[in-house]
Amino acid sequence: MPSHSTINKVTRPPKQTLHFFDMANPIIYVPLFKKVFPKNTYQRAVDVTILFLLFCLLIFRLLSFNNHGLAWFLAFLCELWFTFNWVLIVCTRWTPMLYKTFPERLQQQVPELPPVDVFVTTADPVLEPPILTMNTVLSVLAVDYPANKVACYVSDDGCSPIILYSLVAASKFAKLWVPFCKKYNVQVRAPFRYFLDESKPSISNSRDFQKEWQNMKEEYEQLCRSIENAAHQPFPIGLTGELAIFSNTEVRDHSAIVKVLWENEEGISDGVPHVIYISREKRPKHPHHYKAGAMNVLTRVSGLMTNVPFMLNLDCEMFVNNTQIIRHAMCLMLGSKNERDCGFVQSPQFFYDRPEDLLLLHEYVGKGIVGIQGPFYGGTGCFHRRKVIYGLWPDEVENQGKSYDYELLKEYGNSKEFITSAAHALKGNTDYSTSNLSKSLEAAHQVASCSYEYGTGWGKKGIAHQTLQPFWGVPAPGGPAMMVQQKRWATGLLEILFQQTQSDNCFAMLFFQPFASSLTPISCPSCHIGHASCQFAFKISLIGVVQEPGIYFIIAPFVIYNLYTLSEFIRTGFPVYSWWVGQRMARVVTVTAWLFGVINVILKLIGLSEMVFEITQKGQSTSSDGGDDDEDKFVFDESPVFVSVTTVVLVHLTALATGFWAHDHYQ
Ligand SMILES: O=c1ccn([C@@H]2O[C@H](COP(=O)(O)OP(=O)(O)O[C@H]3O[C@H](CO)[C@@H](O)[C@H](O)[C@H]3O)[C@@H](O)[C@H]2O)c(=O)[nH]1
Ligand SMILES: [Mn+2]
Repeated sequence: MPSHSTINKVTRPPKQTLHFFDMANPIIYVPLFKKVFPKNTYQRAVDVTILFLLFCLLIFRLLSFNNHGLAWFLAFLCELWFTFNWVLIVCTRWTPMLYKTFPERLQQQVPELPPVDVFVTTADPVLEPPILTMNTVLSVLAVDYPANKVACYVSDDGCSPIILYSLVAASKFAKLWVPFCKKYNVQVRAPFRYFLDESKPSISNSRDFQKEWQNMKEEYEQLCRSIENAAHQPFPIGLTGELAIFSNTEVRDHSAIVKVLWENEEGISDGVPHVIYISREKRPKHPHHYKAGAMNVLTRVSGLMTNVPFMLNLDCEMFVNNTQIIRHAMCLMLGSKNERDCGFVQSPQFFYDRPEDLLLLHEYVGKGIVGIQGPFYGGTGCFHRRKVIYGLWPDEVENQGKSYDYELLKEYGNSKEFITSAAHALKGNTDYSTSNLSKSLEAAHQVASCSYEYGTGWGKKGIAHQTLQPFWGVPAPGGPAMMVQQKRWATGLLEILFQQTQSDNCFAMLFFQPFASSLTPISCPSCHIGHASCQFAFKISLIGVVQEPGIYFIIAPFVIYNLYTLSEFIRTGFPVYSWWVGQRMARVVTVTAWLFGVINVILKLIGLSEMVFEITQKGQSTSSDGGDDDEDKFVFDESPVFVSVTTVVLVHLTALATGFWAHDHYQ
């Protein structure tokens, strides 16, 4: 197999021109991707108009200070902050960009596709139903890429026998599922999704297909049942055979478990990729760093076993929705002029039952951010270069073949095997074709131990991982669960903002999350709350100011903004109702979850609290009958997260009421 560096030499087009004809090797080189800049004149005009009106409002406030005093001044401060936020948004949205990839050209230009290690993380078999994780795993195993170029590593932070049991069963099912998907070119390769859809064969389908489809459906239902039954088994009584290893484990107190569940030993390209189960060591006194800790262990274990140049990380509920995804990512990774131009490839994250949630975010600021500095790092659905994760600086990335000082490599920890593998990866060596997974099991246990990172560079000197945290995810099922998720996102963004100064501190600085998005969690709640309390404390309600001409500077941006977002929703094909829901959710989320996120970060900064990763509960959506309708409803309950939003609503109502009252009195 040619080494990765050779692939690059052969296939990389010369720097000046992208089209040329090599006489010795007559392949026509065409770019593997192109940048597309969607036109946004209309959007720019609207954005600038709103900005202009906001400035007018500020000037109006300034000019009429004398008549109104302190209340006016506070309102002015809130609006100033709001305008600042809007300036950031306008800048972010100014030049949107998209990458268009050409996977069909890949085969021709890169005859030997590079291998990819895929990581799936799960942490709690109750909040994250095992069948959901298995669907993600199956969608990875069946991905449209040579099976000998893919390995699937599942990290189980819940140390749960049911996950291992399910994984064994799913690997068996994969031997039927993968060939079926490839034979009939199935589009959605997560079986629960496939069997939900209109995949039901019709008369026009071949007899063979009809039979195999029925058979496959039964096999899948059998898999679901066996996982379901296993979940109801009274562990640890049922801990026999493979599962005996769990008889002495507790979720937060156990030694490392690494098991190769399936090895594609002969390297068959249309077989089933490797499946490896990992549950890293945990001890009550050792901090485990949540998902980031799991990702570090995955990185090291895969470094020992397969050590391939690219890695893809997925949350347990992020199944592969586009079977060509690895090819798309490789177009960007291999098609860039320099390796340093592309350290990671992030696919946008959508939820299948509520696509509008994130699709809009993607439409709204996502593309703009791509245009400024490359995409957001989303924490899932992201392809990485292994050597970048190992802390290689952009300037060093091109240093193929450089040898590394053994002493320097000590910051990778004290596993000799791992240091050797890291040196290989950093050099761009690619002898991964002859992998024998089981032979590295002992070393794998060592690097999965909880004390391995002590005194090393892991998590510090640019060696992996971040604390923050198209694939389709299972959305959090509304209500409080979604608030937990939103709070964590807000916290994560803010943490990055505060980390950016510590330049050699991990990921954030490599992928420079934009300032604008980091600030949103602060600015939105403060604006809403600030305005509401001004209205209340000083009884300036809308009614009170109606006589003033300045009121138009408040009403106009509000109306324009809402009409514009509404038209965007309609243009993108969403119903008007979803716009209404979206607008309401935006208010609720900003004054609840984001506010709590901000408080969280402040408490952490002043050292009063530790950051905890609260896992989002995943919707079940596994039955073909569509599930419970109530699951879609957003539930307000007694949880403290809703106190702030309720307060703001009451303050607003009171302000309005007193406003009316005062108005009546002046008549
Ligand atoms: O101790 C832990 C905690 C979590 N996880 C895994 O981390 C992933 C993300 O957690 P989840 O609760 O699903 O968070 P989401 O809100 O869905 O995640 C979004 O936000 C996170 C950051 O807040 C990112 O890491 C995720 O990739 C992104 O999808 C899941 O696979 C978990 O199993 C672990 O492996 N170990
Ligand atoms: Mn998730």
